[in-house]
Amino acid sequence: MDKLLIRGGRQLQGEVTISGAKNAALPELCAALLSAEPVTLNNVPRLQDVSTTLKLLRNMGVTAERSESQPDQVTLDAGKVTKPEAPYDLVKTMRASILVLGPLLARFGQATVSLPGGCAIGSRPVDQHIKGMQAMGADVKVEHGYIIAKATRLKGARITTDMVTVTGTENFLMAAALAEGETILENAAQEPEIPDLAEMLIKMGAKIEGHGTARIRIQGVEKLTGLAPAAAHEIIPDRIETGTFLCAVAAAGGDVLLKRANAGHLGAVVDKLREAGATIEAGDGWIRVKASQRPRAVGFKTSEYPAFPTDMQAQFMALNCIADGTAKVTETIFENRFMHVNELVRLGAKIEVDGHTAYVTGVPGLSGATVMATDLRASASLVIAGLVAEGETIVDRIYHLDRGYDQMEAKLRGIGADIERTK
Ligand SMILES: CC(=O)N[C@H]1[C@@H](OP(=O)(O)OP(=O)(O)OC[C@H]2O[C@@H](n3ccc(=O)[nH]c3=O)[C@H](O)[C@@H]2O)O[C@H](CO)[C@@H](O)[C@@H]1O
Ligand SMILES: C=C(OP(=O)(O)O)C(=O)O
Repeated sequence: MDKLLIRGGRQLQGEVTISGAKNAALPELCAALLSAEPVTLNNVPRLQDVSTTLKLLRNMGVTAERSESQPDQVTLDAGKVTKPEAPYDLVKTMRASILVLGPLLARFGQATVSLPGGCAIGSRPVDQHIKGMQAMGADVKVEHGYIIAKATRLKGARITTDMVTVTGTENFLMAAALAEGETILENAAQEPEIPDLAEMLIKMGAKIEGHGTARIRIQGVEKLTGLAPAAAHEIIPDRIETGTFLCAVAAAGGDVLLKRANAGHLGAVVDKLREAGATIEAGDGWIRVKASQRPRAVGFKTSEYPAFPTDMQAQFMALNCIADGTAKVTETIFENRFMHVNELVRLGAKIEVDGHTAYVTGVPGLSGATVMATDLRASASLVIAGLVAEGETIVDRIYHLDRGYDQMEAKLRGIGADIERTK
């Protein structure tokens, strides 16, 4: 099993190019199922969840190829889907596989999708996805671990979810694009990945208004067209990868330019990093971060966009571990997203957890040790802690990290980190 070996204590200097957003790429790859014509996406990140999604789509009969001359370009052709199914073996490692439900049901009138497997950060039910499809007229039952859904043609509906759900909103958007009549999504998620998906669907002929707000209106159309390479949809930069590098520099010190990054999607994180003492400048497509002194501890509470993202909680906590002062960190989205705490403590951090709140008292330095990654962003927080810890840190089980980061260790090496992959 791959591990990362990090020798901490080096400042980070230079330039990093941010990849396309995992959480935009996954629904957008699934959106190719909505058209019988080829769909091309640009800025597709090279990470495990994308490979798993391509495998899942190919298993249904979709052809999916990365361009040889432009490796961040993927063209998918869902003209001959033979099996509108997502089997357990292919979905167990990736919860986002639920994103095939809406498109399959909308275009083929049937979908058999394994319930996603359990997840370290919380139970993550998909009841809202199912209720939404039922509201659109689908007959849905859950049997033997599978969601089995059928509909002659989905019908537009008003869907108000019990909570804000990102992939739920994406599934409804894709389903409603081909439904008969109008769908109104109330309490819709506003994360930047939602308007990005909506823009892609609009380029394919969908009629959508209000994306990026809590109320989205979709007028269903008979069919969607493809996207030729010349009209390819460009996936937005990964705001969580961006935030992870910003935290790494704020913790380790240094001066790094992030290229192909969008500071506009990271307002809450940038504000907190400035409070912590980092200098951050940003322009069109770039962010520069400088840090030269011990950070100040900064508290925060995760919440839906545009508030502080849960997917940045662990990485910012790693920064607080070496900061001056005590920070109160509250997680409101997932019930079990403090799995990194015990591992950070193994590196010398002082953290006390009380329910959904962690109190992090900064220490002047961490000391390297072997630690285990428990989920994707927990892994990233351990890497950040390893970059500042004295001596060697080994991060085990980095398959979690590979699920959602595009060549993280190579990018960190490129800005001066002493980090390597070992067996
Ligand atoms: C692929 C992708 O985009 N993943 C992101 C997406 O996950 P995901 O879309 O799975 O997260 P949701 O926004 O749906 O979850 C928010 C909360 O609602 C609950 N819930 C959700 C749906 C449902 O049917 N029933 C239910 O109870 C969840 O358990 C959670 O407590 O948004 C999360 C919250 O920003 C991010 O951490 C993930 O990185
Ligand atoms: C939790 C995450 O992803 P997923 O929803 O795919 O598990 C994440 O990206 O941090």
